[in-house]
Amino acid sequence: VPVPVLLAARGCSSAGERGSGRRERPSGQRFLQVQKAGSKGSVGLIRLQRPQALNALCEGLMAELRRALDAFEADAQVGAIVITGSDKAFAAGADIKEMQGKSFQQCYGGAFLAGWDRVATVRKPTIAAVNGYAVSVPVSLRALCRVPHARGRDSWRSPPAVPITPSPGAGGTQRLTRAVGKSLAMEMVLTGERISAAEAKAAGLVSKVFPVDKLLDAAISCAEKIASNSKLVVAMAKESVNAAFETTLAEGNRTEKRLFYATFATDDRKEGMTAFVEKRKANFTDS
Ligand SMILES: C/C=C/C(=O)SCCNC(=O)CCNC(=O)[C@H](O)C(C)(C)COP(=O)(O)OP(=O)(O)OC[C@H]1O[C@@H](n2cnc3c(N)ncnc32)[C@H](O)[C@@H]1OP(=O)(O)O
Repeated sequence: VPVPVLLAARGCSSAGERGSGRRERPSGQRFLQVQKAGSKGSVGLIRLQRPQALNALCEGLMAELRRALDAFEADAQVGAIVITGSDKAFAAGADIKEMQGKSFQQCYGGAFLAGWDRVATVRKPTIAAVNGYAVSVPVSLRALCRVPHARGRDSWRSPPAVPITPSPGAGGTQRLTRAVGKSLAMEMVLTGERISAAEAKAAGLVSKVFPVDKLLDAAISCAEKIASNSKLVVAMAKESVNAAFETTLAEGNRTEKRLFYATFATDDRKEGMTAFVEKRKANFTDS
């Protein structure tokens, strides 16, 4: 049963919402619904809810998103995070009405887009359950989530993403790095095209495509599976994926190797390998 998470709220100056009567939810969010999901409450679930603007990313929404991610990052019960949108739109990109009147000085000299990379720096794995439109930045958001899921029949404009298969259950990170190596070829995919979910899947842009009524459950189930592993080793696995993605493959491999050595200092590495050899379920303690 989803458990509401309380967070502080901040306004958004979007013209479309001024006077629209839009109210904060009792939980404090205006543009997000934030809950814990999964049978053990181990999944942080963030739903973008700004339907009148197709979830366009205004500053207020992004501020709420940062706070939600901070809260889940600090929550020891949460092992993975799912971000989703509505039936019509995952998100329609940055808020054009908010950007329209901005000057260079305000953008470059101010804090415009500051902190928008929080979704990339959160250490827990994030899964994007993408439904409907996903334009520009949201697609980057999905890409940064690293485990993109899509619903069928929809389309979006899209830069490349990196689907991965985490395998920290045995205390190692190699399969992650191999998956990233494989995904490098996907960098060739061009942006600006409208493509279907099936095409995105074929191009490796998303890891899986589901019917709309199965999408969120599938994403939560994937997140639960990730969360059932050692949180310590999962964080190392994500760090190694990011290093391989953001640096050269050789440097990424070096980072992965160092982090793999580091797993030998954890109880969970020993438990994971022992459980594998003894053909039993591992009992991770996140230590
Ligand atoms: C650094 C970051 C840069 C970027 O992210 S640049 C990318 C910015 N985003 C875009 O270029 C996409 C803009 N939106 C669209 O092209 C279209 O929308 C869609 C194709 C996504 C959907 O079209 P349709 O189904 O016909 O819906 P609709 O009537 O255009 O939109 C419904 C309401 O949503 C508002 N809206 C949509 N996208 C944005 C946006 N990005 N920023 C602000 N508002 C947006 C509209 O204006 C409208 O509102 P109202 O009903 O009051 O006219």
